[in-house]
Amino acid sequence: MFSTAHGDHLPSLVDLLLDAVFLVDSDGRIAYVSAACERMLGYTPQEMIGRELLEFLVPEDRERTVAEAGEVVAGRSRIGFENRYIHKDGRHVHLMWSARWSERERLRIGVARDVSELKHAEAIQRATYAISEAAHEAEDLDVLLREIHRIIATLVPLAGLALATCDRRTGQLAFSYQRDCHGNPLPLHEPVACDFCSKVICGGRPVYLRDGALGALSGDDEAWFAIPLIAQHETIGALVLQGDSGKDYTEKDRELLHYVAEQVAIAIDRAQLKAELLRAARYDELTGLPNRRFFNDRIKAVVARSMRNQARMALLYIDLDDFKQVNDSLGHASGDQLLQEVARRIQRCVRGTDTVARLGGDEFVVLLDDLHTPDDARGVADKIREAVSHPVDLGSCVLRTQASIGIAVYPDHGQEIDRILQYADMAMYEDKRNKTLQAM
Ligand SMILES: Nc1nc2c(ncn2[C@@H]2O[C@H](COP(=O)(O)OP(=O)(O)OP(=O)(O)O)[C@@H](O)[C@H]2O)c(=O)[nH]1
Repeated sequence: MFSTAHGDHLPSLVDLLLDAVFLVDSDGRIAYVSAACERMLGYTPQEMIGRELLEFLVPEDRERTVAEAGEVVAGRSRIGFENRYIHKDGRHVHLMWSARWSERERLRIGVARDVSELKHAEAIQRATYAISEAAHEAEDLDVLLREIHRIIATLVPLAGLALATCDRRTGQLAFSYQRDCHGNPLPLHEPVACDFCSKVICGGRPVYLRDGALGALSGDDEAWFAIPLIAQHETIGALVLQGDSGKDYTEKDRELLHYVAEQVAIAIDRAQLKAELLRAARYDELTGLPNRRFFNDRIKAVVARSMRNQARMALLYIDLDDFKQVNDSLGHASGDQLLQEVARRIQRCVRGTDTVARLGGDEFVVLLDDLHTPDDARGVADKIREAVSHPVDLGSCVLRTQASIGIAVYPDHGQEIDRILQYADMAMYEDKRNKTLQAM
């Protein structure tokens, strides 16, 4: 088989090769394999010789490997065919072949190179690209995490994935994603999981937990790995991975997981910033009520609905009396406190479906949807007047204030938005003027 002038030395030279040399007979049985097979597949030549090569193959790759062997046996030398074998320890090994048929020996001669590292590097490159694309495109975090879950499950052992994020204002941790490998909810023992994530977040370093305590239904041999999510130098949460029992993530797996965590942190940061911007554009910072811009959208929707349903709606225009004096005598901070308290009181006087907004300064508006009679609006206005007139405890002093309120009812006082607003505004000034006249 290896007959040359230095024939006796050739097998031992072949055993020095990093690639493995296989000789396979016409029945597909291994007639010879060089020592490199043990490094590649974990089996000694003695364990492989006499067995069918296909036995060692990943089942999904058998059909095309048989077809490829047919090409070689037909006399066509081949270079570059790739397939996967099962290592003695169970992992898959990617091999690349160059092969030809020896008619004289009636053997297939194949040289196999282990390209698993290369394949893994390619897979990671594809995954990192797919992850960064998903992080830029995903509309919401749940969609992004499902996609990331799918991508990384093909690369690292992953039974489940969870995401814990901190509320920026309260600092409270919440699990915004938790799924097993089938997409079902991951049964996490939340108090223990929160405690574990808090430690990871405070420490700013990845942590392994080899303990079943995290999963409510899990066994004791589970391994959990959590990585802090850092965006703009701030830890905003943790990514928690449920690994394979007893197996640590390799250095390469960890590199990938760190990259994933970075991308998730960027995506969360971007989503939170978007939500904050949206909030700032629509809500008043001082009172948390919808602002003028949001109110303009709401009144359009409410008037359109009332028109469609031939229903009544009312707009209440509210302005505090002599509010300027509060600022001037007690300072701006006390003025702010008063405005916040008034906002809360007005809200308590209306239904959850009604809209209370702050237009600016000491001006508030209320939209009352689906009214039966114009008197209903007057009833709510009286309730608000009464609520606002109660003393307000500012800590350093107790204040009394009053509200002037103008009412405009659709369709009774106008059918267009501008007209309704104008009517309510004029009615509010009328109310204020009457009070001033009464006081004189
Ligand atoms: N503290 C505080 N004051 C504000 C804010 N926005 C506007 N103001 C002040 O609110 C006051 C509103 O003044 P006016 O509309 O003249 O109110 P008024 O003193 O209640 O007078 P009348 O409406 O005629 O009763 C002004 O002094 C503004 O500077 C705010 O966010 N906080």
